[in-house]
Amino acid sequence: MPSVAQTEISYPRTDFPADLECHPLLIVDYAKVAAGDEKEIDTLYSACTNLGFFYLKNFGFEDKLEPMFEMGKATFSLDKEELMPFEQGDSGMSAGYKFAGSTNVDAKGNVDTVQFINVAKDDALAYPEVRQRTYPPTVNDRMSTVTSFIRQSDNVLQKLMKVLEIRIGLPKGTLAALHKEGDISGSESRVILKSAPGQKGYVPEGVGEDGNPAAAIGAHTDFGVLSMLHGRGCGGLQVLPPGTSKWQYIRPLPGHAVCNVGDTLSVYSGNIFKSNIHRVVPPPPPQDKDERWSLVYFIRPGFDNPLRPLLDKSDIVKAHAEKDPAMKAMPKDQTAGSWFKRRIVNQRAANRKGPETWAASRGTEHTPQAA
Ligand SMILES: O=C(O)CCC(=O)C(=O)O
Ligand SMILES: [Fe+2]
Repeated sequence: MPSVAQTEISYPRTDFPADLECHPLLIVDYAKVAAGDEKEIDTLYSACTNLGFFYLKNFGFEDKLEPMFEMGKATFSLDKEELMPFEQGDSGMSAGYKFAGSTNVDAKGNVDTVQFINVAKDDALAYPEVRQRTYPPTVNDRMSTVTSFIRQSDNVLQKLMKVLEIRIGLPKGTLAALHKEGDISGSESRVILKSAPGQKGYVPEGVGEDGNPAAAIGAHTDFGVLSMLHGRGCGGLQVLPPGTSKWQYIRPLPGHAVCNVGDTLSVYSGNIFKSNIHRVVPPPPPQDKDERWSLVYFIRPGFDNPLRPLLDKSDIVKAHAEKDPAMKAMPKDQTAGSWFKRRIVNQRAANRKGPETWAASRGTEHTPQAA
């Protein structure tokens, strides 16, 4: 599959600096995984059990990305009064519009500098029936574009779940059963814009705890099972490799998505699969003058499913979870929904009481919080 879709970029931008040190990622060829190539599945397994991040190529819907960015552009062009009725709010919902500055990015109380438009999978697939919420007209007018992106992204990530579950001894279909179509879940598409300096919507970063500019999206682990991220060539995504203290850039590669393991896959697997911490910082020069777009699909379990290591389904998971202090400390009564809501509520700047609110928003990067 040629990687044309991402190289034919028509909006003005500069290139990510060729000489900037970046963290290398393994490259997984989706077409080979889908064809059952065990060597390729070994590469995927290795990526998910180490850094938890990898590039994915040949995923087969490269043509669905630009129409999603176009939907984002139309949405972010609306006036604030038109967008705010569709805002996420402060009670733990992710679906909807998120204005720049609505979430905290650190314990100090700095706020993010990006806008999101998130569309829940359950809403898109049921449209015009409303499962979680309604969306701006710019989304409704393009719901077939959104639905097609969600379906194809979901299929790809479901396939990766399928080949990964076998490797950890889970019976076939265990993870799919936690992601049933029609269940209300946190699965969603997201278009992200960090406006360029001087543009409408631009918000400058605050001063971080170390005196450097604060992050545009604060350090976090993702909430769900797997995330699939597409850029338009602009850098700024960084990972903190386990056991190190130096943030490292991920190089944008045309035609390649960046995928990563999230908290719920880490927990279900007894922490065999790693949900690694990452953040977005202002793009490195010369891209600091550009607008930065990204597009993500998150696959997340149905809200009502319990969230704990799947001990009774696999001896491999059981043996691993029993050796892992964070997994042993997992509260027994939490669900995928309670985990998700707790993290979102405590990230919202309006809910901040102090550094303890930031601490309460954390995922598997520290000993997990109670639900
Ligand atoms: O925009 C990016 O590069 C990353 C976004 C991200 O980490 C997220 O939305 O969870
Ligand atoms: Fe993320």
